[in-house]
Amino acid sequence: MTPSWTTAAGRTRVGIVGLGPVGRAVARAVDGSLDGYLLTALSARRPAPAQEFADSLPSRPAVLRAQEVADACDLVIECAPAAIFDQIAQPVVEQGKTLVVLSAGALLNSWHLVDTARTTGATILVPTGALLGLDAVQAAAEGVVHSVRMTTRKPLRGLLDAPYLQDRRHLLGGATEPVRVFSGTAREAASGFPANLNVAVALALAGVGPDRTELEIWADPDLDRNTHQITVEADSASFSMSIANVPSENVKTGLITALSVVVLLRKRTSALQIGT
Ligand SMILES: NC(=O)C1=CN([C@@H]2O[C@H](COP(=O)(O)OP(=O)(O)OC[C@H]3O[C@@H](n4cnc5c(N)ncnc54)[C@H](OP(=O)(O)O)[C@@H]3O)[C@@H](O)[C@H]2O)C=CC1
Ligand SMILES: O=C([O-])CC(=O)C(=O)O
Repeated sequence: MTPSWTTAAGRTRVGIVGLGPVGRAVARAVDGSLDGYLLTALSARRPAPAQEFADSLPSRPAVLRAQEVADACDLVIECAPAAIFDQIAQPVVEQGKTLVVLSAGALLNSWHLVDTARTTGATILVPTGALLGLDAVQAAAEGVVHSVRMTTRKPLRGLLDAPYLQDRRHLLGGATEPVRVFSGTAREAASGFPANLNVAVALALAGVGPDRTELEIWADPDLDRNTHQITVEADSASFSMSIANVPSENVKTGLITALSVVVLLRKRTSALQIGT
């Protein structure tokens, strides 16, 4: 079969690695309604379900291995576990292409890729994802920011697989009330909660960095949504904002995450662009 990426004709060829709720929702949106893009390649851990999904889409993207997607595409959206971030990201950045990063925590551990991007001309985009207000945080960071604090509250089941909690199960116990399970920086949270706290790293990158962004994580048995409350004190403004995310099929991931990526893609090709 002729690979579909040979027929791009001026459109940005999009590859998506990871076909969980984020990858699938973004794939459907790119496939159906985003002018200027051609869904070209998909990748998942299990090729058979990935192929079945690819065959259900009118653009019939190829199913490739994660590290092959960069060769076939101009823009690659990483929606996969943090553990395989480098496999996906490195070839994209080395080839001077565009990388959209959902595993923002993993980017912190592979920061050399940002330096590589400066030399290859690659672009690394971190969407607002499951969060809000990164435009205001970035604007404030043009001036002096005194503090950025985030409190995340999650249902117990959204935290149970976090490495930080593996030998701290006693914190959760048979909790019937909210329990604070972590207090520290966004950098510390990124390694302790690689699949749960990408939002804290996105906030840190928008504002005062991973070592000055302070974070508390609470496990709340009564919650059914991931909620994030952010407070910023800066010389230009003080503000606080919060979001309560409706979970996707993956309880750890809010539905709004994929929509944020769709907006990012749409904005790149729009004549009228709203927000910074
Ligand atoms: N920045 C943000 O605001 C947010 C970021 N996230 C992050 O976004 C990412 C996607 O979230 P979500 O859709 O819920 O993730 P899921 O965990 O539901 O899905 C992960 C996908 O990655 C695939 N995968 C695993 N290993 C490989 C591999 N070696 N090669 C290719 N694909 C692989 C899996 O394949 P298979 O289906 O075959 O198992 C699966 O399709 C996660 O890293 C999550 O932490 C999530 C929410 C918010
Ligand atoms: O940060 C993450 O990876 C996920 C998250 O908190 C959310 O979806 O609200």
